[in-house]
Amino acid sequence: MSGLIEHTLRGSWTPSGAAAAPLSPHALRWLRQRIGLAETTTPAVPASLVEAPASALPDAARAELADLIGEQHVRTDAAARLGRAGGMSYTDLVRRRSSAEFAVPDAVLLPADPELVQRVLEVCVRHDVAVVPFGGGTSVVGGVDALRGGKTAVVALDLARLDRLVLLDPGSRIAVLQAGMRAAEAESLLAAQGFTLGHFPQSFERATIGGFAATRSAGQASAGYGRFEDMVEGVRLATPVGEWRIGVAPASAAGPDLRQLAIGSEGALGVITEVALRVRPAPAYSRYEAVVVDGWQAGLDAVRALAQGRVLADVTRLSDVEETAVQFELAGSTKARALRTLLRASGVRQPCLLVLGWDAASRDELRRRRAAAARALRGFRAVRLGRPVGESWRAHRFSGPRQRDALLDRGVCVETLETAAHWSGLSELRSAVRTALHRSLRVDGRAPVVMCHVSHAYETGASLYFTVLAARDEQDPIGQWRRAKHAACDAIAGRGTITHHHAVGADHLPWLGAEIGDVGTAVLAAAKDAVDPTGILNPGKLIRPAR
Ligand SMILES: Cc1cc2nc3c(=O)[nH]c(=O)nc-3n(C[C@H](O)[C@H](O)[C@H](O)COP(=O)(O)OP(=O)(O)OC[C@H]3O[C@@H](n4cnc5c(N)ncnc54)[C@H](O)[C@@H]3O)c2cc1C
Repeated sequence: MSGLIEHTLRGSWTPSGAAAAPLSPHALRWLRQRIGLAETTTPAVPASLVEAPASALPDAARAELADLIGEQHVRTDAAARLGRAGGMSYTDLVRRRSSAEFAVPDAVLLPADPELVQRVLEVCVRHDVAVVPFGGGTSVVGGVDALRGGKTAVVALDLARLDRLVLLDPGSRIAVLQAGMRAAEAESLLAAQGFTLGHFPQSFERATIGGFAATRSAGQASAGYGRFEDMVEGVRLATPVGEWRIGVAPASAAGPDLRQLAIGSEGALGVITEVALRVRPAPAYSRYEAVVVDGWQAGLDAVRALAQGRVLADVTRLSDVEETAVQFELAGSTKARALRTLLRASGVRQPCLLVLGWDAASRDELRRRRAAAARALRGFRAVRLGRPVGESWRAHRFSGPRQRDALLDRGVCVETLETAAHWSGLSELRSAVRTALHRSLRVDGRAPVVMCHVSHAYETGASLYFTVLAARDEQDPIGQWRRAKHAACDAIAGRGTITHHHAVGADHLPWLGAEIGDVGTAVLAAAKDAVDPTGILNPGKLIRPAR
């Protein structure tokens, strides 16, 4: 067992081996200049000072659950419950730093295998207890909020003890992993056998296999390895009406692909206990490099050329002018000066950074793929920055989240949101979201920093990922972000998808209906009714109860 994930209440990103990181003096200076910084720090309140409400789990339910999974795995202590009260969105982090009310589960359940998960659900149905499946707790859309949905009590069903590699079939290149295994651990177990999953979201150090499947996650190397759903061969779920196993062959014409109903079901249609995943041989060679393209539209055209020419690098990531400028600034003043001089000399006025990363089995494959990408980029006058910038991006690819606490300490509103659209609508979508965020996040005349990048590209379109840094409205920090998020979602609706990889959760639910229509909404509600007739599974997320 990997050890229970300690969801420290006050630290936002401190799993073992990945400590919270401070801001450099250079970054602090830059932030002060751009958005203004609180002069004094507002450190997090110690967990010991936060009170959890009394547990409402009925005694009879608690006793049955304790019989089933062991007394020590039915946790009703404040630390365990507060630690699973919400995910890792900005509002989650702010709520935990203030006296604002937030929903706390009545208990945390830690069953050790799929059969026990199934039996736990049966007990919860009998006692009318809502169940929130809990993986790494990295949801940024309210996916693990302990919403009760009118039930007697609500429990967080933490999958942390389901952390085994069940089976590796090297011939078929399939690994069966239990749902609570964290991505970093899965990668190291697979690496020991010469394989990789190739799924590297920024939440890699903390998120779990079950969480990825439940949210249709997309990793940074999605252009090469696919999104998480592209890797799923089969799924095993516990549901209130019985166990559900899906997927017996790589492809099938036996009706609609029900795997796709389980993937992205966000804990509302069942608890994923095992996932069979396609794995790939671990790469023998990999190389990351960067180029700069002049202007956002030229950058988009370049990525489209790579995608439609089917020569995308495994990691293909295009930053807009604002994000590029910030990345250069934060690299340090000497490097920033050198880069600016190089780009001016090359005639680039609106630098947009394009990071390209390849994994390959041989030097020859690496050479061929790089050459094919270079051919597709001909005509875009891309200025090569070479390996140091690409490798530096790779070295820091998971480190951003560790700085969120330091930013919050200094009064910064820091959050991300994402969407996707077809190529023809991408620029309009970006402008609409930027305008919405700029208007809603201006504080005392201070403009926010709104950055955007493309990190997942397809032949027909791409994702857009926005990062904002703004001065925090100290009177109403949660309301400030809610209004901005609302404005951004309104701008997205009708132009793109409400979420490309963060999932729906509670936060995107108001916009889902417009995207999937009344019929789509009814199909989801009917599926829920079939597997969860009393509605105990993750109420308030993804699916509205049927009327
Ligand atoms: C800093 C940061 C960076 C991120 N970067 C990325 C990124 O690059 N790409 C990306 O795709 N996402 C990203 N995310 C979002 C998040 O990490 C993903 O949604 C991830 O898939 C969630 O995994 P988890 O194990 O933490 O799930 P949780 O947060 O625990 O749960 C997410 C949802 O899935 C449900 N769930 C969890 N486990 C199960 C299960 N076994 N069975 C049924 N339902 C379950 C939960 O109830 C909840 O609704 C990021 C989040 C953060 C905080």
